[in-house]
Amino acid sequence: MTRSPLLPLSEALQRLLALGHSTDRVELPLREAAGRWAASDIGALRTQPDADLSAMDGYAIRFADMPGPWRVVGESAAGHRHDRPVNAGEAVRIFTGAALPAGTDTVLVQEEARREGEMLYLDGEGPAHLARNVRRRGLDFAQGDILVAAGERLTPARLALAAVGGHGAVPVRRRVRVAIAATGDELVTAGQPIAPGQLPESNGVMLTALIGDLPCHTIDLGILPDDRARLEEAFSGVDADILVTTGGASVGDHDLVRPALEACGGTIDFWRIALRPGKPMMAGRMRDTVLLGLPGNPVSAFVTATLFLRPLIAAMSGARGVMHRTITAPLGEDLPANGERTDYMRAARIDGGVFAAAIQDSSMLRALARADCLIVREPHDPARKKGDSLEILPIA
Ligand SMILES: Nc1nc2c(c(=O)[nH]1)N[C@H]1C(S)=C(S)[C@@H](COP(=O)(O)OP(=O)(O)OC[C@H]3O[C@@H](n4cnc5c(N)ncnc54)[C@H](O)[C@@H]3O)O[C@H]1N2
Ligand code: MOO
Repeated sequence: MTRSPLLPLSEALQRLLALGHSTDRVELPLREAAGRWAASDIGALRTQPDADLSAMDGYAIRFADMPGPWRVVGESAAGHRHDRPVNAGEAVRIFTGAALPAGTDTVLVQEEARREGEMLYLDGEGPAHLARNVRRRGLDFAQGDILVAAGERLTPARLALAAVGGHGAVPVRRRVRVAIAATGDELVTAGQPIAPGQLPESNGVMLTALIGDLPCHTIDLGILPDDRARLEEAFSGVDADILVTTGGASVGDHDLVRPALEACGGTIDFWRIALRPGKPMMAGRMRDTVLLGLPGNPVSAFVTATLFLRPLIAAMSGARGVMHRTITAPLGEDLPANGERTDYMRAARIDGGVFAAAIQDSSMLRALARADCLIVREPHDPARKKGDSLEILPIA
């Protein structure tokens, strides 16, 4: 069997993303849109604030009248403006968020004012300049401004911004449908009675949780046996944007996922990438469905889903930047040189230093569960010393 060179990670991600398409555009009420990505620019339908407002409780005055005294001629509260013009020597009692009456330009805070009946006297230094304690019309944004750009995530603050901008609903992409199938004759549904030689299924459980914060629906295809006909039957009935399989991706006699996908009309775009763990990952397309075949080893499935499945779901949901974010941290111990694949080593941050798990075997879930980050080692990264700054990907 001839071997093609392993595909570098960045190229693999680019090719995977190119296999996907954005899901359809839908409008969602603001309260249902958290965590989605804006499907188009969201512009301001109004100016905020729409008038000069008081930033403090006190008195609206003309700065030119300083240092007073003033005659108080009315009151302006948020939602209840004083709508008669104010003349020289006059003031209006005003509260935070209320509109400045016409003729006034500055707010004297009540801590620096003394009231005697309808008369008002300065009792302190007073406003230092014109427009003190005033929020000018348009301070936050003006009608027509872009508030959230297409492809930006709808964070709580951006949803609030869209609300103040005049929107009750926002354009997003419909949820990505992700079908997840575990493959392997040895697998048994978690919690079910188990015989020697069998293994509780864990990848489906883990992947469902791993993408649980993304705007997707998971479709659980359960456990499929190592049987071409049964795999083909299951794959041909899939109605999803992404079909994720785990297991059966390698070169063994029971690795039947690829031929079964091909028999269902799927085409494989790439197989085997320069990644440890996760080398035998495959990607392709079957009609409108992106195929992502993850390796069966649980840690390999976790790493490939983190590096590929999550960005794919985000991209199909309309996200602009989908690369996971690494940070740097000092090593807590020496590390040997890396080999030819990019390595994501299970590690933990302890007392400010990063320590790799002693055994980096891709079957070991306990080591993964104890890790709070993955140390990223580029291909042929030289030996590193304790204290060296390395790139890490936080995972917890
Ligand atoms: N001769 C070679 N052998 C292997 C190679 C290779 O290049 N040449 N690659 C190795 C690497 S790297 C990996 S990773 C594995 C991946 O193989 P598969 O994707 O075919 O996975 P399986 O053989 O089906 O399973 C591997 C391992 O994981 C367990 N498993 C599978 N699915 C689940 C699940 N849903 N929940 C829990 N555990 C699961 C399975 O029982 C096996 O123990 O291949 C190497 N071999
Ligand atoms: O790449 Mo495999 O995923 O080393 O274990």
